[in-house]
Amino acid sequence: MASNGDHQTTVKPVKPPPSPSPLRNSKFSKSNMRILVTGGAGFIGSHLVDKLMENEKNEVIVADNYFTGSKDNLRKWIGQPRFELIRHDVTEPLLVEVDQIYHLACPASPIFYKYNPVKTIKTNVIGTLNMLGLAKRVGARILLTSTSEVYGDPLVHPQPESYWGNVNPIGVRSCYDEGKRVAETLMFDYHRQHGIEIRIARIFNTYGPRMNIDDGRVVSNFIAQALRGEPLTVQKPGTQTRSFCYVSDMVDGLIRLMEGENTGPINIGNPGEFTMTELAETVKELINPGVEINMVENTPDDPRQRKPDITKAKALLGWEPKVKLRDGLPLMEEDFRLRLGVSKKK
Ligand SMILES: NC(=O)c1ccc[n+]([C@@H]2O[C@H](COP(=O)([O-])OP(=O)(O)OC[C@H]3O[C@@H](n4cnc5c(N)ncnc54)[C@H](O)[C@@H]3O)[C@@H](O)[C@H]2O)c1
Ligand SMILES: O=C(O)[C@H]1O[C@H](OP(=O)(O)OP(=O)(O)OC[C@H]2O[C@@H](n3ccc(=O)[nH]c3=O)[C@H](O)[C@@H]2O)[C@H](O)[C@@H](O)[C@@H]1O
Repeated sequence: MASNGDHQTTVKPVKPPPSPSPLRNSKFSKSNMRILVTGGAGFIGSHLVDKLMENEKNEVIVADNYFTGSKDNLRKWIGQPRFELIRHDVTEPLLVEVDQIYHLACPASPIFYKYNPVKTIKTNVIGTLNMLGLAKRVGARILLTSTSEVYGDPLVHPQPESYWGNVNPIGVRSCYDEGKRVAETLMFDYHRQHGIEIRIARIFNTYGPRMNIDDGRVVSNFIAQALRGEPLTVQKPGTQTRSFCYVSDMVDGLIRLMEGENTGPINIGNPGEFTMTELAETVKELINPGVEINMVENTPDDPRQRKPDITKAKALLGWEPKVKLRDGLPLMEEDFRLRLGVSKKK
């Protein structure tokens, strides 16, 4: 069985898109586009904001509750007339007049999304409902950052968008993966019922500068451990795989999806697949050959293999990742060295 769903790239809405709110035209400056980024103080969000702000025709509003994000990630834009930062929790309604919404708000690292699972579900479900309600009121196009976790512990490899997944509905990861599945459902229901213009990206493991140092995700853990001279903690069995995408490639893919004509869902990720033991060995070789690698206990429901099929992203967005893991890791190392105050031995 290769997959079990129809490709949902150009679903026809029942109604035409709602007409834009007249307030949307009152911009702070002579910009063409006012863009809301929820979760814009986080890792991917802040890189997306950097890219959007490079275009002088854009105004950007970030709404974030700073649960896992930080104002520090946006410090170069604070005070810039085309930029606004709002402390806001997406589980509450938000009234702003915008043309596009990149909806990223949601803790992404398993240790953070499992910390308060009920809040994670609320963020995915009520937060997405609120942003869809906003999109409907102002006639904005909305992009959801969904996840490869909608495929759960996949029985199809690599994962095409047509695969419906293998998800435990009552497990400790369900607040996140089932939450994102409901968020995708809401997106398509608003699209079909109200004509909202939607885009869904299924993001696969992304890494790069500005990840929280104690974020708990594997690449940030291994780099921080290597720089601190601590053993790299490979969770058992170590043969589980992930495919790692550098953040600049991810941002490029998200913007292409938003600007293109396809609703998605579209996988955005780097198909280069590594076991966690291979990743630990690569980090050790590149950053600190003296460091040990320790096997430690894993957490429940950890997916055993993950690799995106990016045929659709290539064909429909003209997108494919450019940065290889061995080139991306040193860029992240540089950022972590600065933040940890560990200089490179000459
Ligand atoms: N990084 C990845 O590998 C990856 C993979 C798949 C999907 N994603 C998705 O991409 C998005 C961004 O991920 P990231 O890696 O940048 O994570 P992150 O934790 O760095 O960023 C998430 C941001 O959302 C904010 N946030 C969380 N709950 C909120 C709420 N209720 N209201 C307002 N803001 C809230 C956080 O403070 C943070 O700034 C998430 O939706 C995540 O599910 C990321
Ligand atoms: O890309 C995705 O779709 C999802 O991927 C990640 O979830 P996960 O792959 O479990 O991320 P990590 O916590 O980085 O774990 C990756 C692998 O590394 C292993 N790991 C983690 C941490 C560590 O110190 N050592 C270690 O071996 C884990 O057991 C797991 O097999 C993200 O954190 C989710 O937000 C995202 O939605």
